[in-house]
Amino acid sequence: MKPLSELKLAIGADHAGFDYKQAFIDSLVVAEIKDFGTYSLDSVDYPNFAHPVATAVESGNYDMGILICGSANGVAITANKHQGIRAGLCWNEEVAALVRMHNNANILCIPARFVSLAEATRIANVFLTTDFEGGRHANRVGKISC
Ligand SMILES: O=C(CO)[C@H](O)[C@H](O)[C@H](O)COP(=O)(O)O
Repeated sequence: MKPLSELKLAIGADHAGFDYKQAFIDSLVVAEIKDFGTYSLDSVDYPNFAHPVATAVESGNYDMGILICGSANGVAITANKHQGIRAGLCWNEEVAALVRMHNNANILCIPARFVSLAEATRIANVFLTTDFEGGRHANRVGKISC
């Protein structure tokens, strides 16, 4: 896994996640953050932002993605339609570590209406700095695609 200083990150949110997205863009210290929107608090449809972030990660142009909506279910369901994507819904730091260590997730989905910005920031930092364990988990992850 790349160090944060070399990481290219794709990020997107709907209106429920807009504020957190902006805060992440201002605070995360990575090589590059590509903002796929939304760009205001106006009500929007989460697939319009989840699909572009998933495509950016799936293509290999970006190393990891972060998607934020109210419950994180909409963006997670959408992103996981992409073959190369393992998007995990994380509500605390332990789950964020596990989704990297056990599932090799490449997109973090954050439920902005259920975690504070401070907790969301800790979750993102854990997600972006935790390595996949491989071993027995690599076998399982290899069986996900159908
Ligand atoms: O898609 C979602 C749930 O699966 C997200 O939580 C959305 O942010 C939410 O549905 C938006 O709801 P709103 O009432 O339109 O603000």
